[in-house]
Amino acid sequence: MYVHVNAAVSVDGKLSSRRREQVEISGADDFDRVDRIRAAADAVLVGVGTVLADDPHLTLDEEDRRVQRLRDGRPGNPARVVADSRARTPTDARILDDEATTYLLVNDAADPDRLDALRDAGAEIVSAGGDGSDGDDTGSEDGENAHAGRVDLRAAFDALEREGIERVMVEGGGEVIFSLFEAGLVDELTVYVGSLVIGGRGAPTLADGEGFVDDFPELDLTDVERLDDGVQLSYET
Ligand SMILES: NC(=O)c1ccc[n+]([C@@H]2O[C@H](COP(=O)([O-])OP(=O)(O)OC[C@H]3O[C@@H](n4cnc5c(N)ncnc54)[C@H](OP(=O)(O)O)[C@@H]3O)[C@@H](O)[C@H]2O)c1
Ligand SMILES: Nc1nc(=O)c(N)c(NC[C@H](O)[C@H](O)[C@H](O)COP(=O)(O)O)[nH]1
Repeated sequence: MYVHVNAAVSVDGKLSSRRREQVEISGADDFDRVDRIRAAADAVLVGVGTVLADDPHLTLDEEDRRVQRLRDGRPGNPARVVADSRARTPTDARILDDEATTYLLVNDAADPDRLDALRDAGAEIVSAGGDGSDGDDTGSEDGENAHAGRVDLRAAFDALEREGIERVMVEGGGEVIFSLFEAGLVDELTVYVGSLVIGGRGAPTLADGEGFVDDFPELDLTDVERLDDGVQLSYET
């Protein structure tokens, strides 16, 4: 699986405000670049935190790109994938409409009734990861067991590859991006730095989770480009 992480941050590295409401950091050219990356991908992945905060749609804006994908024998829109251990995605979420296939990555802790309701709402359920009974399953609160009970992303990607998905674009948020770096699953990172300060010790950043204390993943800077009123940085791992 080729994993391309893309996100937009403020100069101080924030993905959005401490209220976790969507902040438009990108300008028109950067959003067009995002659309191009989506069009090249087989799937677009976010965490359930982003679904709950932004209710994103994650489809292509540019009709020409959709038509070109169809000409190439690919679905018009890339599939949508949500890392959602306990199936918290609302059944009326925009990503569950029929404009693209949507996979929910869950683990054994997910309530079967919720899974049935989400299947009825159009989701494809992919189970990957234990129920956290071997550790705390509250996620990020308890640093030591922060990942117990969350989706096993490597196992989930193996399952998605069996569905024919070979290239995934990850749009965030900070919890999922950290887990991908921690699991050594990131191949490419592009970051748009908008010329604004968001601030806030509780605001989400590019990579949250517990954070590294050593063995920091090092990246190769491959390109720097002015875009809109900000800068776009490109890295390879
Ligand atoms: N500026 C940008 O480019 C951009 C992009 C995306 C999002 N955002 C902003 O970022 C914020 C959301 O970010 P976020 O960090 O709170 O949420 P997130 O990363 O989108 O989702 C985190 C949630 O995903 C679930 N998850 C399942 N498996 C996981 C795993 N292996 N590792 C990590 N998480 C896993 C966890 O919930 P469960 O335990 O319930 O599964 C976790 O709480 C919003 O404010 C949004 O507006 C900004
Ligand atoms: N590249 C980028 N620049 C931004 O300024 C910003 N706020 C996001 N945020 C990413 C997040 O994942 C959003 O929820 C989706 O970008 C919404 O996607 P739709 O337009 O609904 O398809 N992404």
